[in-house]
Amino acid sequence: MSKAPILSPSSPFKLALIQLAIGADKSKNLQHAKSKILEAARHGANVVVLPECFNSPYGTNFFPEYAEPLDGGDSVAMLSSAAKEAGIYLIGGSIPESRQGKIYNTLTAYDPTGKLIGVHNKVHLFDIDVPGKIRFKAKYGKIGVGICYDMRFPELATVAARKGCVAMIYPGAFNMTTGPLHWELLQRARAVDNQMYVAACSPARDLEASYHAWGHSTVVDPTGAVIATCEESETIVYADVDPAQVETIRSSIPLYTQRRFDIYDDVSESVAFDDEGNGTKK
Ligand SMILES: NC(=O)CC(=O)C(=O)O
Repeated sequence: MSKAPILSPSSPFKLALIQLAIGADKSKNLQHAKSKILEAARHGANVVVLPECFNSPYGTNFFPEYAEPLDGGDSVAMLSSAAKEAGIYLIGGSIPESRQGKIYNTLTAYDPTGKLIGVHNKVHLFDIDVPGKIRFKAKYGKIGVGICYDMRFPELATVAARKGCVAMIYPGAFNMTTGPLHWELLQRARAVDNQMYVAACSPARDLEASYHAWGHSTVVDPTGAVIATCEESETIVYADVDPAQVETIRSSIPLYTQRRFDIYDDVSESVAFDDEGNGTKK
């Protein structure tokens, strides 16, 4: 049987998901994001989240034009100064990052002094596969992050939960097909499986853009209940996050002490299946 993860010292906090309206003008996107971060802080938010690709229209075809390096880039400079000015932890959505001739979909996180404390490259993205760090430690506890499609792969959230994270936060941009089908369901699934808070922050929907984001930025509690959500327009979604709820649900339904790794197959090993469906470990 496995041991329960040791939750790091943590305290309640107010989470704000900024469902940002994003246009084609990068510098306007940066200014607008900063004003919304400051607005969320004025409303008492301690941890603020921006959506995936908050500085550019959504789509890999836009990446070459909007990409910038993390070191010395305008977006990182804005995010760092906004976190400092607002005095909040900031999960800065994601930006197209240029690095050594390649482009990554990259999330950066900052502490209230503006220091960069976490970087995550979207893991599950067609031809890009760069495992990044998926956790950072805030004074409110450990928080795990992923980007959009990463939400569909339960292992990231499970590993984060097992390492003591109280929340998993995903900047993301589902669309009008997959949004109604899976956006909320996946968040509730990750929350109930891992007994942790899960939040996903989308861009606002822009029907003039080539990609129509689903919106519906949402926060789910460790029981799997939706505690804050919205429709598709620009807005800020606020939720009170209490890490004690994570401990309460994990003590009431003690999945963490009842796991039977001694009888499960090792899921980290890959298995090849033949035509009859018989699996062989590789
Ligand atoms: N946009 C994504 O990365 C993923 C998505 O829309 C989905 O999984 O659905």
